[in-house]
Amino acid sequence: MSIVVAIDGPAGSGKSSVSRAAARALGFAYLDTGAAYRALAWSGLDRGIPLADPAAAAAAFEGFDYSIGTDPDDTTVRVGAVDVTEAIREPRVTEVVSLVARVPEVRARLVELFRGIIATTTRPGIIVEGRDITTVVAPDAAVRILLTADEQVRMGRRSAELSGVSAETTARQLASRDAQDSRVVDFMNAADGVTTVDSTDLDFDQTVAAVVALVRDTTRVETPTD
Ligand SMILES: Nc1ncnc2c1ncn2[C@@H]1O[C@H](COP(=O)(O)OP(=O)(O)O)[C@@H](O)[C@H]1O
Ligand SMILES: Nc1ccn([C@@H]2O[C@H](COP(=O)(O)OP(=O)(O)O)[C@@H](O)[C@H]2O)c(=O)n1
Repeated sequence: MSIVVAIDGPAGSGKSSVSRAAARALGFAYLDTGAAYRALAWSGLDRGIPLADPAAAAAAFEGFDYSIGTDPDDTTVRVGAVDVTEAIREPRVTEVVSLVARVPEVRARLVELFRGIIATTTRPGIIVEGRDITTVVAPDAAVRILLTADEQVRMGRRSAELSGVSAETTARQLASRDAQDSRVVDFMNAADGVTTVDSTDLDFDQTVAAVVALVRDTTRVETPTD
């Protein structure tokens, strides 16, 4: 059985980048669960499915042939044969992804898919990040972390990544997406047994080091750099 590290948090808290770097340092696999919600939204847009209709969004799962790499150095996302790794980050997808994520049937199917990926990991551990990993997908994970940062800081980091979009627009969209997502699952408060890592005053390397230290201290795992 591989060690499971579950990380949740709001948009722009550093889940993807920190989890990927921590997985590299530990020799673990890495699973970005948000990519699946994004890919389903992308696929719905591609097929002209009206995603605002929950029944239509649930039906979008039919014919959704999804795959993602769990090597932290190759997280290629595919729908069928199409590489959508870049396309799922486009603002048009970000705008509608919460419509897909709010549908219970969609969440149930994706939770099963994530559990299947976790169960077949061949590395000593896997870091899984998203919104409901510590609470729903892997509540029994050996290490459970809520990664947070003040909203202003998160907005600033996300806006630095996106060229061609104003800081105000990025901030508004991020706040609105967190508000919509919060109605479905609570990722702003740590559940019982979940350790909060607040990166507001930490730089990127310090945040990665804090996560790696938590994994090492909790699991006593021997890692490549030991
Ligand atoms: N502690 C940190 N200090 C500075 N920048 C950070 C820190 N953590 C993450 N970042 C940067 O913030 C941006 C958003 O991080 P990302 O991993 O995409 O967040 P999330 O997956 O939670 O939305 C990225 O550009 C990332 O490099
Ligand atoms: N475990 C998860 C992961 C993502 N999501 C949904 O997927 C969307 C995209 O997730 P993401 O992790 O790529 O978003 P960012 O925080 O990286 O922008 C979120 O806005 C949620 O609607 C979810 O509902 N549950």
